[in-house]
Amino acid sequence: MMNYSSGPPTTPQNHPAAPAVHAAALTVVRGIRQVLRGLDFEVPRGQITGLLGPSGCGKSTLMRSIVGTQAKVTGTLDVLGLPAGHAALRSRIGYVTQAPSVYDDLTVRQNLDYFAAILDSGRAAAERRHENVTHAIADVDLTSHAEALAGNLSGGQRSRVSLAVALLGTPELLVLDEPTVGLDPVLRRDLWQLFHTIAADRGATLLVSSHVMDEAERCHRLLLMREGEILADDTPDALRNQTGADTVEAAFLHLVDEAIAAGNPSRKESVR
Ligand SMILES: Nc1ncnc2c1ncn2[C@@H]1O[C@H](COP(=O)(O)OP(=O)(O)OP(=O)(O)O)[C@@H](O)[C@H]1O
Repeated sequence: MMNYSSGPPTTPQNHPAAPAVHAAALTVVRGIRQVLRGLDFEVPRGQITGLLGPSGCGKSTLMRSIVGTQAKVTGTLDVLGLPAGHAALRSRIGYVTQAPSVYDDLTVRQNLDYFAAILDSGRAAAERRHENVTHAIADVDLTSHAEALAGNLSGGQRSRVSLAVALLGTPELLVLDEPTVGLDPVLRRDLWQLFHTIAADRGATLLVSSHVMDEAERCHRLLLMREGEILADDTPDALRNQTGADTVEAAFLHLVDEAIAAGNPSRKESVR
């Protein structure tokens, strides 16, 4: 069939409507172990996708692959239309690791000023940096603590400083590795509300990992992982309907049992 459209050819990857993440036959080896085993999935733009599964199933490894910090990645992994790890992606992705990466001897504002200066350097950008920092601090609801030393903050507040750093530069894709771990239920709820605001107001894509299954209910879509494989890739509603379960946790356990019956693996993980 002839194609009469003008302009440069668009591939599925560089088209603006391309998914935020596209993986095909994605495999990662760590040490002597194959930690990710031929994953095929897509993460749609503008939504919150939860990456859920038991401890050690490969969530952090997948996130590191997406942000381009993981070695020994093979297969296809495109992020925002470019190969994962491409230099042009650095300013387009915000990444928060499991351990909050903040300097205890700096205030909240000084922490953000430091990272803002790395992202957007030079005197000419000083005013823009100041605005971006003030905005990011407000986004995570820490304005009243802006001049407090990070070392004097609670665990939840420190997590929010890390998130504020990731929000600098208004990234299109936010990759958050277990951002609610160790937080009390109120802070967890507030943080999830913030994730939804970020997705709705900015059109940002969020990929959020957790091993707490009740957080799955708060996501638009879910990637359920187990032993380096994707067990399910769907909406929470679809997963519940498909398995006849009341909760995503029950749906996940149902799918694990099905996988065990089909493949008879040697052990069965617990889902916390
Ligand atoms: N440096 C390493 N060398 C070899 N294996 C590793 C290394 N780092 C991690 N692994 C293994 O890779 C697997 C996946 O680890 P990963 O940290 O991605 O899991 P996770 O799902 O994020 O776990 P958690 O929820 O506990 O953070 C684990 O079985 C782990 O033991």
